[in-house]
Amino acid sequence: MSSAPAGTRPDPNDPSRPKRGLQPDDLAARDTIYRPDLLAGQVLLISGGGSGMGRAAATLAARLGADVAICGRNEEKLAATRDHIAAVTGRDILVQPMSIRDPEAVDGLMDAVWSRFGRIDTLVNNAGGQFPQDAIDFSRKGWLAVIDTNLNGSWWMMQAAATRWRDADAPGNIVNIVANVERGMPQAAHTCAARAGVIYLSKTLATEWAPHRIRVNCIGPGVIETEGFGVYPEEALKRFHKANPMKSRGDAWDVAEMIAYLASPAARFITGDLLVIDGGQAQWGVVWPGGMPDYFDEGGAFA
Ligand SMILES: CCCCCCCCCCC/C=C/C(=O)SCCNC(=O)CCNC(=O)[C@H](O)C(C)(C)COP(=O)(O)OP(=O)(O)OC[C@H]1O[C@@H](n2cnc3c(N)ncnc32)[C@H](O)[C@@H]1OP(=O)(O)O
Ligand SMILES: NC(=O)C1=CN([C@@H]2O[C@H](COP(=O)(O)OP(=O)(O)OC[C@H]3O[C@@H](n4cnc5c(N)ncnc54)[C@H](OP(=O)(O)O)[C@@H]3O)[C@@H](O)[C@H]2O)C=CC1
Repeated sequence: MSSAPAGTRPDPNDPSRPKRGLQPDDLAARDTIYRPDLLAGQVLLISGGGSGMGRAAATLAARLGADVAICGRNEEKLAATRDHIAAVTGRDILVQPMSIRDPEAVDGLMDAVWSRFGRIDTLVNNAGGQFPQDAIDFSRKGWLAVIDTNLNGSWWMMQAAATRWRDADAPGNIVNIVANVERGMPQAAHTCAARAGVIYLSKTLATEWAPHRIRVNCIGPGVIETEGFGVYPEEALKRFHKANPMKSRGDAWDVAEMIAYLASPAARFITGDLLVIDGGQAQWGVVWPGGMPDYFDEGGAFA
């Protein structure tokens, strides 16, 4: 396969493409290893909670007794998640349509959560994304969109949460969802740069903010099947399981349970860390989300 041609954009909403990822009913039915009141009395704010891993984390947190707030740009997706969680758990979660790229909207979100629940225990910076493209073809607007979302957006959220924790003399906990960046990310260099920034920002803040009793950790997911896969070409998706030696894909529940762990008292002594959940991808290697260029795929070994 040749590398992803510039300007080819799969339509994530194309109804002829397969539906991917866990659906709300799956999230209601999945077993969890945790006791039902693990997060009772806690408040979790989860960005990108209207789909994929964010929705799974929000549903699990509500099932474990937490008060939950979610945000995202698409009001419809947020409302559907709110209604489903209410039907499954009886809990009325807060939803706030906004973009994490807008620092004033981030302040508004934080104020809304504090005003409704009186505290935030864990901020989950899950909102984000990118598109597959050879770096040489990135438009300026495309580069800026990915950096602004994943790096700046995550930072606005962290700073806004931390200042409120400091001012209230309250402890805090941040979980940043990043990606597998150790070997670089061909065809996703923009997100690789942004996520690497978030990982090292987090390690730095974990030290700077330890006196404020704020912990900061990252989760690095490998290939986790969600509706977010719609930004990748069908041909490339057929090979995604080959990104790890387990030859499989994780699902949003795998990540949701790791988020619940980091929100729980069991993680009270963990900070500045990157927890990887990737079926061994980080030490395995080959990842070409747009399709491996012929130059590398001699003999079609990866086809
Ligand atoms: C051996 C083989 C192994 C294979 C293994 C593969 C392993 C793969 C690992 C997969 C890891 C998966 C990671 C995931 O994250 S899954 C998905 C998560 N969800 C998403 O990414 C969806 C959310 N994404 C977005 O919303 C956007 O991408 C974005 C972050 C950019 C949002 O910004 P904005 O809303 O501003 O974006 P726009 O749509 O308005 O676009 C802005 C400009 O960006 C450029 N652009 C956007 N899309 C594309 C594209 N598909 N191709 C090229 N350029 C793009 C463009 O300049 C946009 O401006 P214009 O629209 O004016 O042109
Ligand atoms: N699935 C995977 O294999 C991997 C995913 N990741 C990362 O994990 C996170 C979750 O992805 P996943 O669940 O798979 O995919 P989704 O596309 O389902 O989730 C991304 C979420 O981010 C929200 N979002 C995007 N931009 C903004 C913004 N500017 N402001 C607020 N919300 C925003 C979207 O909501 P809305 O559209 O309503 O704005 C959406 O709910 C993302 O950061 C993703 O890049 C990392 C590695 C692997």
